[in-house]
Amino acid sequence: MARIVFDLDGTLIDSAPDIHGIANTVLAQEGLELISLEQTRDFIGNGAAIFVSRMRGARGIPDSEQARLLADFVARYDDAVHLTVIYPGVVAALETLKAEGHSLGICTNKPIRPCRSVLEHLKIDHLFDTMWGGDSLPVHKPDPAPLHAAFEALGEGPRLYVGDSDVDAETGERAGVPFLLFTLGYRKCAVDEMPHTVAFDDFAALPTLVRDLLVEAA
Ligand SMILES: O=C(O)COP(=O)(O)O
Ligand SMILES: [Mg+2]
Repeated sequence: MARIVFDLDGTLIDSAPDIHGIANTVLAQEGLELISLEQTRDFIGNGAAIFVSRMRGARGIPDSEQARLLADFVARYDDAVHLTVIYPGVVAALETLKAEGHSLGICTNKPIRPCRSVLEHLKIDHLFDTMWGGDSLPVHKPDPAPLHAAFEALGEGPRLYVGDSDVDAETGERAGVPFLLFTLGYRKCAVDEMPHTVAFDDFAALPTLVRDLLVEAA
């Protein structure tokens, strides 16, 4: 049986509306113009600190404000769950993979507390045997260390990594792990510019893709 690790934002869940909400609460408090949902999606993928620094960049806020604004953003993040939705077919695919005996984990650049709180709110936290956030280790993706840690926590078996972004593609490549690219997330690059083993746009296809990859690897 395999160990399958998933990215979170833009892969299992569409969380951009909640992140958009807290970003704009922070900006509104500063008396600044708000950012769009599209900008928000663009800024997600490298963790909370890079998100806030990209948001500052869009509004010309100096570096000296980073720590204060990041603290404000992160303080609001745990409760930013109400606008987030699970992508279609995700729950059924995860349940099928579990029923087939695979172990599942999360490796996200989202800080671990909001990661846990959104998965609990959506009632899918019980499907995962391990979770690694952007602040679980001193380094985060595309450094492969948290992905390696997630696989290690899952024990033995072939490894597969599922994600939506160039950061995930690089992480999978650096970890030497087959990478399954979900193409409808927050991707910034063309699919063929991103290293991947297989691409998919419908979670209903995932259990079959996993079966095929495991047969090929055997
Ligand atoms: O950038 C983030 O905070 C999270 O992004 P990820 O779940 O796609 O790693
Ligand atoms: Mg992602």
